[in-house]
Amino acid sequence: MTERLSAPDTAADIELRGLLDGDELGCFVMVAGAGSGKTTSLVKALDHVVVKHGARLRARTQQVACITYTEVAAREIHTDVGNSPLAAVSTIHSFLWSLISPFQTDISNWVRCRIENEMQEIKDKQASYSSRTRDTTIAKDASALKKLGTQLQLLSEISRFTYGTGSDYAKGVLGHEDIVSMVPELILSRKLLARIVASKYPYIFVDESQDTFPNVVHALKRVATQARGAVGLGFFGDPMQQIFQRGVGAISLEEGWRRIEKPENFRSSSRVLSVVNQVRSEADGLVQVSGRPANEQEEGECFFFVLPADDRRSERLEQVRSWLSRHSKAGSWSADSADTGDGAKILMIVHRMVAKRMGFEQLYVAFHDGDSKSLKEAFDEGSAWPLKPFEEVIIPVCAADSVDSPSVISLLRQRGGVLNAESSDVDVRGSLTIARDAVAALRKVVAAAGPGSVGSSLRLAVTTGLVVPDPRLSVYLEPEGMHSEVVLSSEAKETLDAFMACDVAELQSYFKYMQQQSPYATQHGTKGSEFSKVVVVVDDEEGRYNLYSYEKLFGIKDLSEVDKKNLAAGKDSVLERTRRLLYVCVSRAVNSLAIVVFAADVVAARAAIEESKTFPYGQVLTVNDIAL
Ligand SMILES: Nc1ncnc2c1ncn2[C@@H]1O[C@H](COP(=O)(O)OP(=O)(O)OP(=O)(O)O)[C@@H](O)[C@H]1O
Repeated sequence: MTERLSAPDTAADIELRGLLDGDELGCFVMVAGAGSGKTTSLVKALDHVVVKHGARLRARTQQVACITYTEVAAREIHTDVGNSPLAAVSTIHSFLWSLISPFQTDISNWVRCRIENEMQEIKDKQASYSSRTRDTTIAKDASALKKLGTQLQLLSEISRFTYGTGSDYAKGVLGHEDIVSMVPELILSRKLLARIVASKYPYIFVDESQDTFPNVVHALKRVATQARGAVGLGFFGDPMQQIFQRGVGAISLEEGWRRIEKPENFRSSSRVLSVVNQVRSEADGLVQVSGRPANEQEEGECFFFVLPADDRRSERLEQVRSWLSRHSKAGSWSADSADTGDGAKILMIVHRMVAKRMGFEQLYVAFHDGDSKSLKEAFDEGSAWPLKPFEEVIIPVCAADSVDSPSVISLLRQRGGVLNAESSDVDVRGSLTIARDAVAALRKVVAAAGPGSVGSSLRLAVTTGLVVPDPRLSVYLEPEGMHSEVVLSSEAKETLDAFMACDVAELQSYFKYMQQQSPYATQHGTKGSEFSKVVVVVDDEEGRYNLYSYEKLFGIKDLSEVDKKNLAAGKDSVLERTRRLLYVCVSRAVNSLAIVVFAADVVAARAAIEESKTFPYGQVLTVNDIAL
């Protein structure tokens, strides 16, 4: 039995089982703070349904659907329930695709509509051209319109749509973004589809529901309300931990739905918990109590530093870690691996400082200096599509012990390139030789590294068939090639130009960082995790756009007119966004927490922070203190 399954039942777990066992299934929203065991409750509920109602589900060829945020989380949860085939645990995209893929005609109609809408938008834009419209814009629009027209013509020849990361409608490929728009839209407009979903999945659980797309929540609610008691739909989440702009946040209760609360925090020491509660106090005011028995609850430690935001930040951060190693009761904060429990995990808002330290600055600049906002954000979250071939094939293949390592062969078979596992009519021996030579050549290019080696290694991997590129990458590399009808935005093209000029060696450091194999992690990337010692680095100059401002949150800097307007209108504001991010960060700490603020005016910042009472313990330390 895994740790989650063997955790003692809470009142919420018992209440939830009552809902799942009733003759009429109840829908619910489990709302609880950080470390309250929401994922633990979800796993327990999933296991309960599989064990208690498994025979019935099997007889009716039904499953419990469990939607999680990442593939890693999905695998963990599935392992928790013994990989039961009755539990369909997947990310939102895979789940939605599994629902819609049998309905090919609906997909085709939706795509047709989509292309027609895009064409209309361009035609409207063309109609409003003025004498100042640039020739390049006119040419770009004309080319996009022509490509869309060809896509429309080719659509009727598509016999089956498939699903990848990026789309190429002319080849019948849909992308991530299509799936999350299309499936909810079709569920909401087609009663039959909603009924089919309900009959296949009488139980649907959604983890991290605060960051789920609003239209997906809406569609799932429709499935449940239409099924009237035949579907138990449950959301597990915490609106205070909504850290992605696209997330729904709080989920409203429909008539007859139950709100299940979990007042405990099982994760954090007493001191950390009081900071967690304090950060939340000016939001919804939810106060957690420790869920650990009194004799097992530790007091823990919290530290707060305010340091100058100058060009010695990295050095000062090192000083803080070494000061903490000497003064905290928790041992070393400097060891290189936080995951083994010796060192501290350092949470940075974004990566400029880490990029420099860890050696991927050029890559950072390539994604951050361009105008593609979506690629910039995806880079920060570790999900940018141009990086996928490197993450999935090029880096692992080059990191393997040798060209002939079994891991190389199995990876290439999975990824569908020259060793495509699904293709039966290939000359296996011949392809193995080709793949072996290609891998050897690729390893040489990657080992030589240097400026432009991102572009050269990617081109080599694509031309030798080791990598099957996303349609967007394909049209970039080969405009007249296989995916010539795909329209690539000029912003994406500009970012790709800069990316191709980078050194492939930088990618290895970037992935190490993103996969949390370094002591650093991004503040966004740590949700769901916990670490014994956490350092939260607060630095507005490192921030992106105007989305977050710790200085405004702590009252160091005044709110802008726009901020005030947003607050007055009850809209999501910089204060609430920053508070939520800080909440996620401080609540990752199990025993010890340090918050390090880099501020332009240290004296004013220190006074404002002491005033703000975010930090209830002792004095705020500054540069003179850490020298000791
Ligand atoms: N019922 C329980 N009894 C004891 N410990 C528990 C219980 N439920 C959860 N825990 C422990 O509390 C910690 C947090 O659990 P979990 O990750 O499930 O919480 P969460 O609410 O999903 O967290 P977050 O929202 O902060 O990511 C884990 O270390 C887990 O083992």
